[in-house]
Amino acid sequence: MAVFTEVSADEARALLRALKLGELRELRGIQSGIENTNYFVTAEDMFGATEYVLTLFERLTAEQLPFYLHLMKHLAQHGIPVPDPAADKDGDILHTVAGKPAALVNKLAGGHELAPGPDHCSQVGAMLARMHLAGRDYKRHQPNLRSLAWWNETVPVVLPFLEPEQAALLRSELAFQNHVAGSSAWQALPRGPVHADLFRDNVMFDGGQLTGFFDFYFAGIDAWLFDLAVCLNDWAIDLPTGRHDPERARAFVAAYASVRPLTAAERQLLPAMLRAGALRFWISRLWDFHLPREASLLKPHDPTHFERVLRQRIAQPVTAAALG
Ligand SMILES: Nc1ncnc2c1ncn2[C@@H]1O[C@H](COP(=O)(O)OP(=O)(O)O)[C@@H](O)[C@H]1O
Ligand SMILES: N[C@@H](CCOP(=O)(O)O)C(=O)O
Repeated sequence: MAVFTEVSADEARALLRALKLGELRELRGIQSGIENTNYFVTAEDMFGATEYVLTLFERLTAEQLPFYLHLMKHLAQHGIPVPDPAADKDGDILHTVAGKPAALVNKLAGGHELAPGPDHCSQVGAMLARMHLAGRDYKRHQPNLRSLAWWNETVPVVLPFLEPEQAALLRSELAFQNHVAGSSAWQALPRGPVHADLFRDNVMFDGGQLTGFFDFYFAGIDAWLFDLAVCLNDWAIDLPTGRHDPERARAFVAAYASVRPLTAAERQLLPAMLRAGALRFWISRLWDFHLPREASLLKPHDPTHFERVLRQRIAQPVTAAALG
């Protein structure tokens, strides 16, 4: 379930009124999702009915949220299909509903494509590159909070829960990534706002056409290549085995590069960044699994999946040349 905080019809009506979005027609809790309270809201004004998503943030604070919400607004204003937070008369997009920080955004059409083919990958790849370019003049700054510094902090905390061989792999991969981060190629990587969690379940398709990216709550400033690597590790692998799927990966990268060609540093560091993307989610899944936060709403994902992906990335590096 994903209604952790009940919202009454009166509270929804008051929000719609403050945002001048018309009268409440329907308020329906969204059962999927593991982190926030989400409702579908239907409002009606003189132009007809419109569907929105109301999110009450259960974990992120009112201090952390402006970076994500304003990034979504910035991208929407630059023509990227992402949920656009509705503003009140003062221009505020972060509201309070039932005592929680909240946002109301447009509902993206369609559903997830959980078994993507090359065409889906190519649509996501091209839009990812457009999103990176559109984010170049975004003024707010918040680092990717699940990046190298967090890995260095968190690895010692999860190590005691691992078998010796897993611990050795985690230690050596972390050392490798610290080494990579000191290289001139890494310093030269182009950076900007990245989604950082653009898995299959954070993208919508309708009738085979991409309708949008959502769930920007792990976004931050980081290397664009990191975002690409996180995507390839989900969109272009065989989920049961973690094995690389060359056809989907080529479609993804070719479409990305048709909008924004990769630099020499990015081509050089693609294999290392694919390892970084796998490491990042191995660590976060280990952390959620072994150290569930008190009263946490998170349902832990299987950490061994990303251990498998990491082992594959090390044993069979995927180079930019192999992807065309
Ligand atoms: N803007 C949106 N448009 C359409 N559906 C959405 C939108 N935002 C969320 N959803 C739906 O709500 C579900 C839960 O949202 P999600 O962001 O994954 O929640 P959580 O942060 O709790 O994991 C998604 O799987 C999707 O079906
Ligand atoms: N994509 C991450 C988990 C993040 O959860 P989300 O539901 O907020 O996207 C993973 O698979 O570990």
